[in-house]
Amino acid sequence: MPNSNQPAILVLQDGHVFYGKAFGKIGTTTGEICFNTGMTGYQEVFTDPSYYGQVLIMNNVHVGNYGINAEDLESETVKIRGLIGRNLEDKYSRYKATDSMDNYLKANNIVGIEDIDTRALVAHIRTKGAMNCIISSDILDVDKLKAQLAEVPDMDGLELASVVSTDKEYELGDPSAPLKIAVLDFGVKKNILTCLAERGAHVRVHPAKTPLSRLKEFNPDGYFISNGPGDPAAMPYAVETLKEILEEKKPIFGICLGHQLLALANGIPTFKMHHGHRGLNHPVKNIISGRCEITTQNHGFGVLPEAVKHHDNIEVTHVNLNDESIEGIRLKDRPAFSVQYHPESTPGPFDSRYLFDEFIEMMKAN
Ligand SMILES: NC(=O)CC[C@H](N)C(=O)O
Repeated sequence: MPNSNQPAILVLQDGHVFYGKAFGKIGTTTGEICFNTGMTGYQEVFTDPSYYGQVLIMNNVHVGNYGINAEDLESETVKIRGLIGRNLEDKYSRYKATDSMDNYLKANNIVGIEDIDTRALVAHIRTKGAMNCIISSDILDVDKLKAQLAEVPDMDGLELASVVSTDKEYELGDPSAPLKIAVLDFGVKKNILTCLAERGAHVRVHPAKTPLSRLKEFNPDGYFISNGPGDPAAMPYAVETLKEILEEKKPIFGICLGHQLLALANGIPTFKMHHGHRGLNHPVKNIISGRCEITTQNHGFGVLPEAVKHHDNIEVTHVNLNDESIEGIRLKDRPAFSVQYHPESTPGPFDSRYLFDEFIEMMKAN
């Protein structure tokens, strides 16, 4: 049963306080606040390792009404630090559902708060920008919460990918497949691996800090650089490995954090966005084909547009139609490309799955 009458408090780093009701685990949690505008796919979002360290606002007015099941997972556990909503539902209806969202959050030790005016809160974050927050349903003292919040480190400069990465190698796909892909796991979503393996590749997933020498032992036909949490600029170890991988001149495909790392490996700086892009309906133009794709997005950092546009060995392949931010790049002198958004969707549209096909074709041709 939900803690429907238990009060809870949300305090923002800029001092704003919102009062609501407890949901999920009774307790206190902190992290960088962010919002996702998607109407569905909350379980995939909760378990996306890219959200590690973040307290998530789901904009949709009702969240949880189709329950939880065992398949809709992008990793084995919930990765968000906390959940904020208007109506977080403990009652649910779906033939595939096995439990309520309330029980799922409790089982994953996730503190939530509902009955929040999420329209006002998101409008505030869109105006003031990303910041830290604290949610509590057991310390109902604003001054104590503000003192605790002041100790929370900013997301800028945080290396979190190695925290969520696998601690040992594992494989998937057909071991006799003609193509082999070495994945650097910085918080990879399960469906990315599925999208690679189901296209006839044998995939070996490596921990974040695996050196090129070990990656080469798999004798891969291509390298996949994964999505993941934290600040890309706080990952010099990954940038150095990617620079060495680039010298192999084998196909490279990067998604989200992988896109940011590919940019950094080519001397292009990243920057912290005002409030990020997180949702399922972001329009992106494929400059090569001229087509518009509706994309799934989840990022709070970006690559510096001016640096990309003036780089003599990089071509912009995709651009965001809302704010003209860089959404895709490719190198001119070797088979390496990346996108800022999530072509594997889960959740979201399937418009961009062709990118996985392009990666497979690139390896076949190389
Ligand atoms: N989904 C991701 O890979 C996120 C990349 C990076 N942590 C960001 O927030 O921009």
